[in-house]
Amino acid sequence: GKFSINDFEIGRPLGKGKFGSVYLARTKEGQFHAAIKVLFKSQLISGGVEHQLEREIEIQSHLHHPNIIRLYTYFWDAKKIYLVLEYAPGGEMYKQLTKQKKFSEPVAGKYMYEIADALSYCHRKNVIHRDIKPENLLIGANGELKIGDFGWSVHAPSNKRQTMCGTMDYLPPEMVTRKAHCAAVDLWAIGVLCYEFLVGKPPFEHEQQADTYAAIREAKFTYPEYVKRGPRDLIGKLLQINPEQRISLKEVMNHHWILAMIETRLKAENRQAQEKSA
Ligand SMILES: COc1cccc(-c2nc(Nc3cc(C)[nH]n3)cc3ccccc23)c1
Repeated sequence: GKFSINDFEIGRPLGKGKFGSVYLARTKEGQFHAAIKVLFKSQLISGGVEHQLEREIEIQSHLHHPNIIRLYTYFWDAKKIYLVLEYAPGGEMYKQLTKQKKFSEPVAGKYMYEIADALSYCHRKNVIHRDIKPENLLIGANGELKIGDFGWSVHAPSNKRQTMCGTMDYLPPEMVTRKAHCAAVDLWAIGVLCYEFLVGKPPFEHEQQADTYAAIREAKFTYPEYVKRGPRDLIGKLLQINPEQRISLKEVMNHHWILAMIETRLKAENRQAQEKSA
């Protein structure tokens, strides 16, 4: 039957989100872990985001993919709404990125493969995420990337007003110039994400927002000299001003650099496994 808050033992708070807190939780009888996001109805209403939450629940509860955080169920009481979400023990991607400054090419390449696979699944279900950035990504038990927040996702196509509630670093030209946009916005965002994974900051970051805006519109950015040809080729094919010219998610997953990085990691993992069993 339907879960209610009484079926769970609420554990430690994991952290604060925009509209509420996230707690580690466990079902009373089993050892099943979950992450419970508690949202205050009053804050949702004053934030005018109750419809966005309804959309997030509708979308995320129907997405079943190893690189997307599952929304198992939800329930509410007089004051709060509880989302019972899959628990990713590795925590937030952006904390890892901040701690490590930047990721190695094999790590960045593997994350890019995983997010392209997850978004390819979303796009096949006509869902565009629209808010891909390290803050919305989590890390699973085996170090795999998990898309954790569908707060800004919509059913394509859309030209919904995007009230800038955070950084505009990840917005593509068609969104900053308020043109109609489609699934290709997620392609641009993973181009920005790949750059940030490898460099430690996004490509269009500037002191003044007007400079960021101009750099995005012209797709104007430079690479530090240590970024090699492979990732430059992939990033360059994603950060195309014209959405039609961006390569597809399938082409990302088959890109020679991505495949080489996955090969590299598989070999390293096999070597470790052999050393352990030797
Ligand atoms: C702002 O810091 C926040 C906020 C919300 C969650 C975390 C957090 N989350 C998760 N896992 C999650 C979260 C969800 C929805 N599923 N799995 C794990 C962590 C581990 C250490 C610290 C923090 C963690 C942080």
